Amino acid sequence: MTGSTVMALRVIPVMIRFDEVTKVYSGNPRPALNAVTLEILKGEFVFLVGASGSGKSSFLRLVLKEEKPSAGQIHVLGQRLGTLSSRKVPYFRRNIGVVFQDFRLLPQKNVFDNVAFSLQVIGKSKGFIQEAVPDVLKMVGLVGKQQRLPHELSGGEQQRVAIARAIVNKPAVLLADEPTGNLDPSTSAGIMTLLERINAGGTTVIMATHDAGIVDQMQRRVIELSAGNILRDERRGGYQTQAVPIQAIGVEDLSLRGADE
Ligand SMILES: Nc1ncnc2c1ncn2[C@@H]1O[C@H](COP(=O)(O)OP(=O)(O)OP(=O)(O)O)[C@@H](O)[C@H]1O
Repeated sequence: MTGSTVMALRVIPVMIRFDEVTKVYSGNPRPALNAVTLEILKGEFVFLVGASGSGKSSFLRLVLKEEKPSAGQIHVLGQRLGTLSSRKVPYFRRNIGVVFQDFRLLPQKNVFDNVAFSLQVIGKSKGFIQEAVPDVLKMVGLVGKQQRLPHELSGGEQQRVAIARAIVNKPAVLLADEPTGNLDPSTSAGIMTLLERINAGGTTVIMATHDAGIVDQMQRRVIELSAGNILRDERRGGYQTQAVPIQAIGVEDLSLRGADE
């Protein structure tokens, strides 16, 4: 077998697989996700787009096993989540970093301790923490700010701390739920450069966003959800969503659409 044949046969591992996944919340008859089937491969950078209420956060929560699907199977990092006992969920989550729009830092802890805390809770040694935290703070561009409290930082710097905390344990997957939602365009661009760098290091990144400019500029895989359905899944796409916010569609509108189709 030649070297090129070996290259051709190399299979990229699947990090996340949804098979016909439906999520219905109690008290809400409309599915947040409706028979969604997809695969996300190691090293991909994926934008999840769609109108408010289309199911983006539900997708991310299902990946983390914060929610259970009402039907269908979810595999993350080779594990079938349906058979993962609740005892094993904290270990499973060590492989997944998460970043939110509102940063969610511990307000009384400084930058170093915010990042160190996530390693302390999983039992890492003091020596490991003393090395790993400065390394990751350097990576995210926060050298010299270790002693600051969150309120002494700009929004962009707070998000860098949150990203440092999410990646310090070198997760295979990074989930980001509107990470630039509270930031101005130039600060957002800096955060995206950082997320690209993390992705280039091999981490699979999945980012829910309403930021059309970022999606258009990066031209990465785009999965568009509409009322819990996959409307579009493009290898290299832009934002270009035509979706109407769910709240803006009245019952009459829905029945009219049904009649037209
Ligand atoms: N805990 C819950 N209980 C009941 N319904 C919920 C719950 N969480 C979400 N939903 C509903 O599920 C649907 C999808 O919500 P989801 O938060 O996943 O959308 P989203 O695309 O992330 O929206 P946004 O862009 O506003 O964050 C919506 O109709 C929402 O009202």
